Amino acid sequence: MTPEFWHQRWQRGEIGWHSEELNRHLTEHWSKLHIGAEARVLVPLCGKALDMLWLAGQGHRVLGVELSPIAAEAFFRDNGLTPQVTDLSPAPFLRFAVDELVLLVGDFFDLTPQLAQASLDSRGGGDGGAIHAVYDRAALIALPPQSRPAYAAHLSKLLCAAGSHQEPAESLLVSLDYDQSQMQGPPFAVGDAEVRALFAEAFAIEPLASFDALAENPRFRERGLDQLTEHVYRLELRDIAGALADRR
Ligand SMILES: C[S@@+](CC[C@H](N)C(=O)[O-])C[C@H]1O[C@@H](n2cnc3c(N)ncnc32)[C@H](O)[C@@H]1O
Repeated sequence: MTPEFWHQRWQRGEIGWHSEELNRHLTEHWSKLHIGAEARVLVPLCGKALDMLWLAGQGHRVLGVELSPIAAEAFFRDNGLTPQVTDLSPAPFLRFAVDELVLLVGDFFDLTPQLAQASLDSRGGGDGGAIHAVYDRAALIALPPQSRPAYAAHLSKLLCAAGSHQEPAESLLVSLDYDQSQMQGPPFAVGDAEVRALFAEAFAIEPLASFDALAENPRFRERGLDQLTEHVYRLELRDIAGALADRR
């Protein structure tokens, strides 16, 4: 998937993944993460997900990262918010911010731990503190197979920057599994074995739930699927110092 692919999807309004409701797995399972209300939460490949508002409502500082400026503008406009917009150049991001909610428009793979932390600072330039948690719904499964190892490594690197504090660094991951021969992604099927292959080195993996999602997604039945399962995981960074050293 090139950036152009996603830009075109937003330009044409082909955003079938977007929901006008909160994600049921987020509201049901978020409390299972061992993080405080003050935790800073990263939402990679965030689109204009309402889930970010819910996370901010829990007291979190929320950092979404999204390629499309159309998505960022729509997110704030649709929710009656007027963001302050800052060009972070030479960093390749535009920062949209309202109070505790920040969206960076740019490529997730260009995000550094330093930029993530600084972006959450209310002035946009200081030390906003480490990222404690990640919410991934339709991010991992939006990426083609060859990009997923880099995505998993990048997530752990961003969370590892939390190494200076002693709190857990965790992620709520909602993955999707189906017979990949029945439909082309995105969304791609990322089954349990692949989740473990991608994350087990850096994270302890706790499966939280599996959910038959086909009935609620008739568009996928129309595209040929006879089975569609959402898997929900809690990932906890194992050894912050060790993981950091591995990546040096
Ligand atoms: C399937 S959508 C999911 C959006 C959101 N997570 C949700 O639940 O509604 C994937 C989103 O990731 C964005 N995206 C794709 N690749 C990206 C990248 N490398 N960096 C930032 N955003 C990206 C796309 O523009 C798209 O909005």
